[in-house]
Amino acid sequence: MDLKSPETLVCLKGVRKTFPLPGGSPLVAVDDVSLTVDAGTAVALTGPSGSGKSTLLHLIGAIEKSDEGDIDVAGQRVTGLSGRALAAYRRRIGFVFQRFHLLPTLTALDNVMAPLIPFRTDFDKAARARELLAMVGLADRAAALPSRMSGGQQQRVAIARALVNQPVLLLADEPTGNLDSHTGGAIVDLLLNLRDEHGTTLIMATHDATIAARCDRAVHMRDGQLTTEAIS
Ligand SMILES: Nc1ncnc2c1ncn2[C@@H]1O[C@H](COP(=O)(O)OP(=O)(O)OP(=O)(O)O)[C@@H](O)[C@H]1O
Repeated sequence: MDLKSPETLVCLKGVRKTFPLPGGSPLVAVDDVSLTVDAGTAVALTGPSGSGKSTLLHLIGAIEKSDEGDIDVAGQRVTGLSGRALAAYRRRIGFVFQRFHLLPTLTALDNVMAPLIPFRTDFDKAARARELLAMVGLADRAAALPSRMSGGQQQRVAIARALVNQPVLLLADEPTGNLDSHTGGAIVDLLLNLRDEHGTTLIMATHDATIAARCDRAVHMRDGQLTTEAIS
């Protein structure tokens, strides 16, 4: 039995994010959120529309800047990063979105390779992208354009792309929101399999209670705040 105590990968303390509103007081999208996530676990972020789930993921991934509080990921203070350090941090985070966001004129293979830094020559980029496409079950679709793929296949390409820089953390924002329940279930299988096989840490916003129940933990948001955890 492994008696090692779990390692904290993500630590948020008193995080707050507001958006200016024309002519009024600012909208508080994330309000004094404190949260820790252990390495190698899958955490579901649930809550009604507008409760702040996407904003919280954007803050953790440093797509948005918080107004207050501290965010640490893999021992690095994320809040306050700028310039090259910020760009380098963003490359260490994998993001999967509800609408896939693939580049429509690029093949599946080129979409997966897109986040790789062009001047790196210390490994075979196409070989890595092919490996990832095989891992998500799309070895035979490398040359396909997104328009020729189903929604589930496009999301698999997006997951392969999110993994190409070997991220320390995978953030998924309603990754099954545009898929039927069967296809969505298979995408969640794939994401949870990454946790099981590769120790990937996953934070996933979802409206789907069945999906949340499959994660190690679910935390619930309401009006920008974390409320009692739905599942422990
Ligand atoms: N860029 C922005 N400018 C202004 N307000 C914003 C911005 N982004 C989010 N908001 C507001 O912040 C609040 C939280 O939004 P957010 O998208 O994080 O919620 P959510 O829980 O992810 O919702 P959904 O489940 O519908 O995606 C909402 O009131 C939203 O309108």
